[in-house]
Order: sequence, then C-alpha cells, then structure tokens
Amino acid sequence: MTRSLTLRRPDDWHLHLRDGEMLAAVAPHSAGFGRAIIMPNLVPPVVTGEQARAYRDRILSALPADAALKPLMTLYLTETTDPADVVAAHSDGLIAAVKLYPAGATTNSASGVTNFDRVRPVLEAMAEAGVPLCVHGEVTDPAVDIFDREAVFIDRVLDPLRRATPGLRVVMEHVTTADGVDYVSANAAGGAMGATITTHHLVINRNAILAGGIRPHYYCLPVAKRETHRLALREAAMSGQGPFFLGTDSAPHSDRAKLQPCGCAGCFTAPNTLAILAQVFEEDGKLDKLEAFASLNGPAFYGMAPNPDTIRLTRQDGAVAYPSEISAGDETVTVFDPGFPLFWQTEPA
Ligand SMILES: NC(=O)N[C@@H](CC(=O)O)C(=O)O
Ligand SMILES: [Zn+2]
Ligand SMILES: [Zn+2]
Repeated sequence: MTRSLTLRRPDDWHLHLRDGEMLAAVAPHSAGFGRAIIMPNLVPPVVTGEQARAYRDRILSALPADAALKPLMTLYLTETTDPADVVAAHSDGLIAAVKLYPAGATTNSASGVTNFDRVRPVLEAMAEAGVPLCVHGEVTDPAVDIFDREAVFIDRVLDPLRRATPGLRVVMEHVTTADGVDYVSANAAGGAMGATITTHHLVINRNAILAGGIRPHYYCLPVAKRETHRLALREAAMSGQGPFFLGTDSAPHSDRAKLQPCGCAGCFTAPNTLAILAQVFEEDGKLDKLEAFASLNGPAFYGMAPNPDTIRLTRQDGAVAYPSEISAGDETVTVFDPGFPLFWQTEPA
C-alpha cells in the first residue's frame, strides 16, 4: 500500500473566499494551494478591474504570512461589463478569467446575464485577447427540472455561445454530469475547453442530500446528480486527461444561512479537500493520476507552469482528525463530511 505521495503543489481552479470575517476565517484553509481562481460573486459582485485589485489586497491580508497561495482574480460578467476594462485587467496580469453566471442560477448571481446578445462584444474581445470564460453551466428556466439544468444548458446556451464566438476558451465549472464530461471531452482540442471537477461531486450523489432525511450540508449547485454521473466524473478526474482539473468550489456559508427553510447552496471543502481526494483516487487505484488532476492539467489549460515546489501526503494508520466546523466571527461553518474516515494528511512544510 502506498504510504506517501509527493506531488507538485496543487492549485484550486474554483474557490470562494468571500469577504470580511468569513474571508479571514476560510482563507487560511486554502493557503497550502499554489494558486486559486477566486470567484467574484461577492455582494456586490467584483465587476471591475479596480474592484478585483482591492479584493485581491483584502485576500492577501487575510492569508497567513507563510501562505503559498497566490489569488488569481476573476471579473463577474454583467450586461454592462466594459470589454476594454476586461482586456486591460487581463493584460495587466490582474485577472486570469471572467466568470459567467446566468442571472439567478446560483448564490449571488442576480447581476448575471439574462440576454446573451448583450455580452457578445465582451466575449468577442475575450476571444481575441485569449481571456478564458468560466461558466456556471445551468439554465434558470423554471420549467426545466433542476437535475437536467446542466445538460439543457449545454444544448441551449453553451454550444450556441461557443459557435457564435470562435476562439473563446471556456471552462465548464463544477461539471456534474456525464453529458458535461462528454461535451468537454469532445470540444477540448487545442485548449478550447476545460472543466473543473469538485471534490464533493466525486464523493456524493443525490441520495446524500435526500435519502433518510434532508441534509442541507450536501446541497450545492449544480446539485449532485445520480450515481452514473458521479462515476463519470470520477472517471474523468482520474483519466489524467488534460481538460479535467480540480476546482474545489469550496463555498462556505454560515450554518445559520444553510439551516433554513430556504438554505444556501454550497459545500465547504477547503479544510479536508486534499485528504478526500487522495482517498478517492486511492480507492480507485488511481493515486498516480492525482498529480495530473490537482497540479498539472489546470496550469496547462491556463497557460501557466506547474508550481515549482511540491507537497507530501502521507497515509496514516489511524483516521486523521479534522474539524467538523470552523468559526467565522459569531458564526459557525460546517466542514464537508465525506461520510468515511480520512487517512491521508499533508505533511507540514
Ligand atoms: N456552488 C454552490 O453551491 N455555491 C456557490 C456558487 C456557485 O459556485 O455556483 C456559492 O457561492 O455559494
Ligand atoms: Zn457555480
Ligand atoms: Zn462556485
């Protein structure tokens, strides 16, 4: 049995760090990643280069002095986004990507896009300048079943949008279906598409949310699908194939906001993500593919070098303890429970 594993330092290509007291509480839990794509869905959202710069400074102040993490900022695409601001922020190295939320699709997405024609000039400028578009891929049409919203998005929105904007590089964020995996695999040639896969979608299917009682801490968007889809995600993540890389979508919410008649979507996985990943890759006999997924494929897609340094994961004889919750100001935030004991631990540097 493998007892230890040395990897290029991993990156997180989809991370929510929030702001204020929540930022202060959660940022240290992602400090061991080399880089992270920081999601812009604050209230109000991060829409201009100036706002991204100020948010990056707040993140850097919230990180411990010895943190490895370099935040890679994104702008939240709105129907009034200025193409010139996007291109300038990208060429200054301030942002790595732009994030598209269909209006109303997920947490803090009210300022997202309703009419895709209105963002066409921005998308064209991005295609021209090589700025990737990160997409929350779900339709918001209330007539579409929530478990079908990703698959329908591909046909109704994503594919037409990509055809209308040749050269636009797209990341399908937190892909949750076999349909998403197949679409990305079929369209990834030449780096045209990538996909992030979360830690929690490798672990849970929709039963985790609903069987034997309702479990709000497993509710996230896109919602976990049936088992066949989870297996397709595991296969993609463990394939070593270039377009698939880690984006934890660690999305902290206070327990107060989660445990409501209408609770928020999001799983907070930052504290135990690597331990869970090592375990699921080990379970499938694919530990040798973890580095491609967590440390190599993401930078290759974004045109960056892998991190120069490494981390070491070791397998313990007994289960490793991690906090079941953390505090953020007066609030608590529950850490994702994979439902099985964890044995892998990141060695202190
Ligand atoms: N994934 C989630 O369930 N929630 C995210 C938003 C998102 O990534 O869609 C959040 O910001 O809480
Ligand atoms: Zn999303
Ligand atoms: Zn997210």
